[in-house]
Amino acid sequence: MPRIPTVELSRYLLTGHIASPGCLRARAALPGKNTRVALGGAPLPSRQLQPRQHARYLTTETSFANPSATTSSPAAAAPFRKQLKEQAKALKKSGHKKKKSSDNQTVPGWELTVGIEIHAQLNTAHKLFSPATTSFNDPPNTHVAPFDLALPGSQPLFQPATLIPAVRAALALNCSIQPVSRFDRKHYFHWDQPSGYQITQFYEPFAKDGFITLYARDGIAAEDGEEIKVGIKQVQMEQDTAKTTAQPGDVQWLDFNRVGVPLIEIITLPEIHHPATAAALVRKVQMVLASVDACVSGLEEGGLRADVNVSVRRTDDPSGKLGTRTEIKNLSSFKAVEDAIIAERDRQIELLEEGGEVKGETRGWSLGSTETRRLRGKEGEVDYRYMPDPDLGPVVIGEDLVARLRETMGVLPDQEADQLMERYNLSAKDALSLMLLDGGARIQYFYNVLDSLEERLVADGQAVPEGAEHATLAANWCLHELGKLTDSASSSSCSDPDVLEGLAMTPLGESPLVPSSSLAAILHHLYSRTITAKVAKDLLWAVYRGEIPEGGTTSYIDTHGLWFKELPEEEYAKLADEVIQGEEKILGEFLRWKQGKMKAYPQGKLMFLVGKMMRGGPEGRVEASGAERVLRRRIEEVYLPELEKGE
Ligand SMILES: Nc1ncnc2c1ncn2[C@@H]1O[C@H](COP(=O)(O)OP(=O)(O)OP(=O)(O)O)[C@@H](O)[C@H]1O
Ligand SMILES: [Mg+2]
Ligand SMILES: [Mg+2]
Repeated sequence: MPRIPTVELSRYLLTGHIASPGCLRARAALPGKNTRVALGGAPLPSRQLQPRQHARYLTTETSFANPSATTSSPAAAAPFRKQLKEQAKALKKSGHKKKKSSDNQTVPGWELTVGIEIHAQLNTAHKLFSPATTSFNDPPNTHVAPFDLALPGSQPLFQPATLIPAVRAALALNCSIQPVSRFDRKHYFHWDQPSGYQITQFYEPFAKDGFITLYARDGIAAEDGEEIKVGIKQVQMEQDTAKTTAQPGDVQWLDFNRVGVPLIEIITLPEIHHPATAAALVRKVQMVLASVDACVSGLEEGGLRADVNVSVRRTDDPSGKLGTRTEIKNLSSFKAVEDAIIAERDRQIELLEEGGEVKGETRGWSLGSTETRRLRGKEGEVDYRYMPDPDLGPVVIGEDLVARLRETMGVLPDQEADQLMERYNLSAKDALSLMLLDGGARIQYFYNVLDSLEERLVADGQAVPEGAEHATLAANWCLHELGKLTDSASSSSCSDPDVLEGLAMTPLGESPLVPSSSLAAILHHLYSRTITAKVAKDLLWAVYRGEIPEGGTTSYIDTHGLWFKELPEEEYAKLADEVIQGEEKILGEFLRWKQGKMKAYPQGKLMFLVGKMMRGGPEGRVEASGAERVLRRRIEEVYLPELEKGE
C-alpha cells in the first residue's frame, strides 16, 4: 500500500486534496522490482521514488518549510550506545521464536492479569489547543502560549492537524473511528498542570474497540503460543503536562514547553496474562506508531510512556472476578515493563497468601529495582470530577478523512517483517532488528543502500539480480557490519569524540558518518567480487573515520591498490597443499565423513583450513569462497583417494 508524507496529509486536511505523487515505502509493498506505483497506481521511474519519509512534523502553514529547522527530534539526543544496548536486549528477546517458560512468566496456582495504558506524543507541529509549536530539545519555556499557562482570559483553540497522526495511529490499531467525540476536563492539582485540570477524552473518545495481534516472533511468552490478540478498549486524545526536573534541596524545575503537547492514550483491555507478552505489546505498539509516523519517538527516548495495571487471582477462584488492580506509572523501557509486572505480581501474591488484601493504588518503579513502591492511593472517577469542557465543541471526523488515511496507511510492521523475510531471506530476528534500530530509521537506511546498490549494478551494465542475494548482503551489512563498527569504535582508544557518536542516523535513513551511497559503493564492489570482504570491511572503517569522502570509494580503492587480483587456480591449489601439511587428523575426519562414519560434513574444519589459507596467502589476493572451493576439491579429489589407498 502506498504511503505519503504526513505534511501531505495535513495539506489534505486543510485543502481536501493530495498534491504530491510521493509514494513512500512503496518498495516494500510492490510486487515486482524497480517499478514504483504512485498514489494513482501509475508506475514511477525508479529515480522518482522518494525515500520512505518520516516527516516528523505536521504543519498547518501553507509554506512547508523544513521542519527540522525549528525543532529537533529527541531521538537524536538519546545516547546512542545506551539506545543500541537496550535495543539489542529487546531484540535478543524478540528474535527468539519462543521464550522459555522458566523465565518467571507464571506462578502456579495464580493467574496474572495486566492492562496497559500507553501515552504517545503525537507527531505534530503544534500543541493540541494552542498555536505554540511543539519542541523537545529547545531551551525550556520557549514554546508556550498564554493558554498553555492557563492565563486568565485565554481559550483553547483546537488544532485540527493533530487529528492526522491520531487517526492514523488508531486505524493502525484496528479501532473504529468515532464520527463525533468530545473533550472533558479531568481535575487534579499539581504543579505540572497550571489550569488545575487536564483536557482529555473520557466520555466520548475518538477511537474505540481495536486490537493488536502479537506473534511468537514479537517476543510473547511461550505460554501464549504462536499468536495472541489483545483488545484495545479505546484511544483518546489529551494534553501532556509540563516536564519536571528535580533539583537538590526539594526544588523542582518546570519546563512548560511540554504542557499541552498532544498525546494519545491507548488503553488495552485487561487481557494480558504474562509479563513478557506485556513488554512485547508495548514494543509492538511502538513499532506500529512509528510505521504510520504517528509519534515522535520511542519509549526509551521519552516519546512514549507506559502505565501497567496489575492484578492477580487464584486459578481456582469460582467468582471469575478479576483481582484488585494496582497501577505502576511511567515505565520507560521494555525491560522495566516486564520487571515491574513480575515484582508487583509477586508482591500481591505474597500479600494475599499471608491473608492480606491488595489496595487499589498507584505505585512507582525505578530502573534496576526489585520491588514497586507505593506512590499514592488510586484516584477514582469521582476524585477527578470529570466534566465536558464547555470551551470546546465536539470533534467531528469526516468519513472522507478516515477513508483517505486508511488508504494511505502504508506498510505496517507485520507486513514489513513478512516481506523482509520472504523477499530478502532475512531471519525474523534480523528483520525485526532492522525495523527497530535507530527508532525505525535503520530500515530506511537499508532501503536507501539497496536502491543505490541496484542503481550501481544497472549503471554497470548488470541487470538487477533476480535473486535476493545482493539484498541479503546489504541487509547483513546494514545490521551486523555497521553494528560492529559502532561497537568497536566505542570501545577503542580513538580520541576523536565524533567517531564515538554512533551513526547519527537521521529519520530519513541517512548517516552523515556512513552515507548510504558510500556503503552501497563498497557493497557494489564486494558483490561484483572486485574487492575482498576484508578490504570491504577496511573501507567501511575508513569511511566511518572520514578518510573516504562520499563518492570517493572507487578512487580510494584505485590509489591504494586495493582491487582484488585473485590468485590463479594453480596458486590456490599450491596454497591449499601448504595448509594441509601436518593436518592428518583433520584429513582423517574428512575420510570418516566420506566413508559414511560421520553424518555431517566437517565444514568447521574446512573453514579452519580456509582461514589458514587467507592468513598464509598474499595480502588481498585470496578470497574465502575461492579458497573454500579449491580446498574442498583438493581434499576430495587428491587427498582422500590417497588416504583410502593407504588404508
Ligand atoms: N482487574 C484488573 N487487572 C488488571 N488490569 C485492569 C483491571 N481492571 C482494569 N484494568 C486495566 O486498567 C486500565 C485502566 O485504564 P483507564 O485509563 O481506563 O483508567 P485509569 O487507570 O483509572 O485512568 P488514568 O490512569 O488515566 O487516570 C486498562 O488498561 C484496563 O485494562
Ligand atoms: Mg488511563
Ligand atoms: Mg491508569
